[in-house]
Amino acid sequence: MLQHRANISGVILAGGKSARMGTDKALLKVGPYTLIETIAGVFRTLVDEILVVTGRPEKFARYGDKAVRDILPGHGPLGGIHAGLVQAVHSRVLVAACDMPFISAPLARFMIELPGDYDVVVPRYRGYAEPLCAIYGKGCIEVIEQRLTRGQNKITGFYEQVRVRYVEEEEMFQVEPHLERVFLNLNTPGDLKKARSLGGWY
Ligand SMILES: Nc1nc2c(ncn2[C@@H]2O[C@H](COP(=O)(O)OP(=O)(O)OP(=O)(O)O)[C@@H](O)[C@H]2O)c(=O)[nH]1
Repeated sequence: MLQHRANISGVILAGGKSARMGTDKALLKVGPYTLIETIAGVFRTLVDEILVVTGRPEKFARYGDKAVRDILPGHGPLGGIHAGLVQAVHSRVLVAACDMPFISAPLARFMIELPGDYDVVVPRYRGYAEPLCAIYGKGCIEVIEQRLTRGQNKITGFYEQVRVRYVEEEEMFQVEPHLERVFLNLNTPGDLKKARSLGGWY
């Protein structure tokens, strides 16, 4: 069945060091697929184009339509979001970290289809923004660039300068009952063990 895909690009961030995990997180398996395969599989149903933003494009090219490098390297995930936004075909990008095994297609679709004109659409769960599972518009590029060049790498740091739509828990629960694991990201071997014990992935 052909699924509706919006005019939006997908950006998978895979340029981290995985130092705490001790091995490349994107290629770890939780369930039958590696993390990057899982995220790319979900993105395929939602977006027109998938960019993997990584320091090693040759290793990751096959997981997306394109693998691209950070334009301003050494700034962490915000540098990856910036590179994805600049190099995406579409004016909006759906961003996910490569270490989120339970990313939710229904929630992402809900965010994509929200009416209104925003620069950022970001879930807020248990009082905190989830900036690595969010939508960013090209209108953010300039302000991100300014911050990165000043060494201000905190992702949510630029939110007060743009139009942000927070997606609240009560809205999210309507489309995704398993919020407690949707935003789980894996940093350590202990996190990996926990995720594997949860099971129930797609
Ligand atoms: N493109 C890009 N992605 C990054 C960069 N740093 C982190 N990421 C990605 O952002 C997400 C969150 O990264 P973290 O877990 O905070 O950092 P990490 O470097 O992967 O892991 P640690 O080395 O253990 O801190 C992951 O998907 C990373 O691959 C970067 O400099 N560039």
